[in-house]
Amino acid sequence: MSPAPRVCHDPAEFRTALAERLAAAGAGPASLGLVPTMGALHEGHGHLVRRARAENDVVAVSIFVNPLQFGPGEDYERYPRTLEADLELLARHGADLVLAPGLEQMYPGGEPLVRVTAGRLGTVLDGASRPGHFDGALTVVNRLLNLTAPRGGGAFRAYFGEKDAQQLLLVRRMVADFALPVEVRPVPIVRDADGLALSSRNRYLDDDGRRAALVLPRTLAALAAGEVDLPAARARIDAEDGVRLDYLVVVDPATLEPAEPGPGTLALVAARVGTTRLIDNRAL
Ligand SMILES: Nc1ncnc2c1ncn2[C@@H]1O[C@H](COP(=O)(O)OP(=O)(O)OP(=O)(O)O)[C@@H](O)[C@H]1O
Ligand SMILES: CC(C)(CO)[C@@H](O)C(=O)[O-]
Ligand code: BAL
Repeated sequence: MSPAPRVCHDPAEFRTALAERLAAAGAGPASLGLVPTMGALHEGHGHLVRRARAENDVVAVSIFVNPLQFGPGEDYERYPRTLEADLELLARHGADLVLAPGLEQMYPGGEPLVRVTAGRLGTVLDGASRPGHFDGALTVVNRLLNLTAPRGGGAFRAYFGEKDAQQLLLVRRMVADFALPVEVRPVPIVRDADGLALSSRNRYLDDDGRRAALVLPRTLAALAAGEVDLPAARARIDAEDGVRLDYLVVVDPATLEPAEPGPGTLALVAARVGTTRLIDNRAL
């Protein structure tokens, strides 16, 4: 196990610690890999950290439950906050630094007045079900990238999971549209042995919910194998006890426009299992 990562709650303290680590990393400008998270970490996050570890001199992880991306009635208050266990996982996967700001440390002037607008891609699919979600997520990602960017000229890479495919697409667009000096690196979905995509919100599920949720990866697999068409796939999810389908679509991954299922397309699903909203996706 690597040593425990250094934890900073204050972004200014984090920047000082980061500059020291980068300077100590060796000759020439050192590279930084950043993994933004909301905590309640699992092995999916672990994979992002390992990728960052393999590709960079210094690895930083941010842990912040961002109120801007939660809608009224969503789970902001009850979102799991498990810093101690998170730090153990991060030590196992070799993170160097953790930025874990409180609300005031992240937004010292109160909630930001000027925000990122995700545009058309932010109003479909998850954006339609969670209005304002992607504006809030991009606003905090933009802020995190600016707070953590290495100043010494070394490479800066940020790691995002393909589980949140729409978020990944939008982060890529923001980085391109704002010419942000960071390279976005996608990481494939990590699944449990039974196929369920790892997610912090899986811990809300009871045993029945956990079993019912398997209809999502299984239906995506059946769709990818051509065993069912889209209407039959939707019906299969709808028929599962305790599961309420939000959407199941096949899209062009670059535009999120509906597409005929086939090579190069992506199937995206969102559903409520009891009160827990889960998402998943699979390339066809
Ligand atoms: N199973 C997974 N495989 C790959 N990446 C993942 C997985 N789960 C989360 N990530 C990625 O980790 C990063 C942080 O995500 P987050 O902290 O929201 O975790 P989460 O498990 O997706 O939580 P939630 O249940 O709230 O959606 C995101 O880039 C997300 O895509
Ligand atoms: C990217 C992110 C950390 C921004 O709050 C969050 O949306 C997440 O965990 O995917
Ligand atoms: N994993 C994306 C963050 C969210 O659901 O708010």
